[in-house]
Amino acid sequence: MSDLIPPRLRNDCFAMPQGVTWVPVDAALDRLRAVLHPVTATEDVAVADGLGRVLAVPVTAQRSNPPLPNAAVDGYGFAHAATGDGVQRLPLAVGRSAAGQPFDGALPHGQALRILTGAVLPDGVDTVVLEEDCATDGQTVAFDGPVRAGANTRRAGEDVAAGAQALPTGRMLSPADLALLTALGVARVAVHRRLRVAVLSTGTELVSDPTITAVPHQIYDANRPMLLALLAGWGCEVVDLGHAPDDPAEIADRLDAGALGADAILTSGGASAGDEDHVARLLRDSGTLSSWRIAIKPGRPLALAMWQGVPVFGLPGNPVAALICTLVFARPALLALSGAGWRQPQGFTVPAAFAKRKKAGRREFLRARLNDAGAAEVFASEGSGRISGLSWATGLVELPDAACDVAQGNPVRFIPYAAFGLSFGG
Ligand SMILES: Nc1nc2c(c(=O)[nH]1)N[C@H]1C(S)=C(S)[C@@H](COP(=O)(O)OP(=O)(O)OC[C@H]3O[C@@H](n4cnc5c(N)ncnc54)[C@H](O)[C@@H]3O)O[C@H]1N2
Ligand code: MOO
Repeated sequence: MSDLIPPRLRNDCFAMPQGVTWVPVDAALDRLRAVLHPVTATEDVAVADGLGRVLAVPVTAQRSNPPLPNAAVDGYGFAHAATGDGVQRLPLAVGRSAAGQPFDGALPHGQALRILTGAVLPDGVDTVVLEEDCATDGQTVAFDGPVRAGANTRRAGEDVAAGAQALPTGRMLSPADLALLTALGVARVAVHRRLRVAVLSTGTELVSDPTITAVPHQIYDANRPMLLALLAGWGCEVVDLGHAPDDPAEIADRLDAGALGADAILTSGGASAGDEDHVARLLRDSGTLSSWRIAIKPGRPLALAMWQGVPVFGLPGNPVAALICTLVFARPALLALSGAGWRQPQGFTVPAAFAKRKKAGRREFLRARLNDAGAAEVFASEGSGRISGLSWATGLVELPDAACDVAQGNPVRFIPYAAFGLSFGG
């Protein structure tokens, strides 16, 4: 039946406006992915300054973690072979082994040594018994046998051995990675240089300075602080291109400036088809527009293009669409440019705490948060100008391109903001 419907009218079956080609989200993502290459410049940074930086070469452990066998608890150490079943009573050697203050020499067979957590096991000690499980008079130590050979000890290199690969190329360093590299004796790492991303707001109605009183027909530029903060949080160097009125020459000038100094440009507004929607027209006429009408809600007039070889994300002006399109399209693209590799956010399946019927043909992202029962609630309105819903939400529910009829309790995919690298909110 559908083969009998002319392609132009098939959109109708998807309840999408006719007369344009609607690019499915996955196709637009594939197009983006195909044209993006990581920035090649690298630099050397101290590990302590490496948070969020992307490794340009794999890192090898310079020493083992732990470097020597050591005690995992405070207690008494001895040779396991000198112990057996039943109550064990071992003479206590003079001295002790503490972290940073190793015991000098080897422990005679059959004796026990006071040993503290993190202390190196001297020769003659391969097993440690917890101090709470011992009785001592200062001369001998008594405990119940049998004790497992090697109990309460850590083997040299049991975590990572010297010479092993600690982290691969493309790894975006986390606080835990800084701990790992430092423990492994790595002081400096080669990383990709930070991405420079420019942000431009367009729209004659916008007032960019919040200290200026806006007249009633004006609105404050809400997108620019949001996008600049988001990018800074992702570890990008931000280039603030300010705000341009709906004037194609001025917008083109700003895009030129952005292309000179940035690896990618995010614009908002003017992406649709109205008389004053110059961004989409400029990108089509003077840039290389790869996708414009995308089968997504919100954000269908998203323009993905190149301007003088620099990728441009022509985001819709509505703040909700601007943010969601940045998370869905710009985030994986910027990761690819940064050297971290193309990555999609990790969502998980939760029961819906809402009901919704959705037609086929476009992907929908709903502002959502989890309730105490772990089910996804969605914001009361889907209006794309309802910024309060972005603040209210702690993530997005992603509904597939196909038609779906979500009832309370049905499984839906929830993507927490954190999976998009947003570290605040909620
Ligand atoms: N004939 C059509 N009209 C519209 C379509 C369409 O497909 N055909 N799509 C609608 C959808 S969906 C969206 S989203 C908007 C997006 O259009 P634009 O990208 O051209 O955005 P503008 O018209 O410039 O602005 C939309 C809206 O957002 C406000 N805005 C813009 N910039 C900011 C900012 N920096 N901070 C806060 N708010 C901003 C602007 O004032 C408008 O209210 O188009 C629909 N129309
Ligand atoms: O889809 Mo628009 O992007 O509603 O806001």
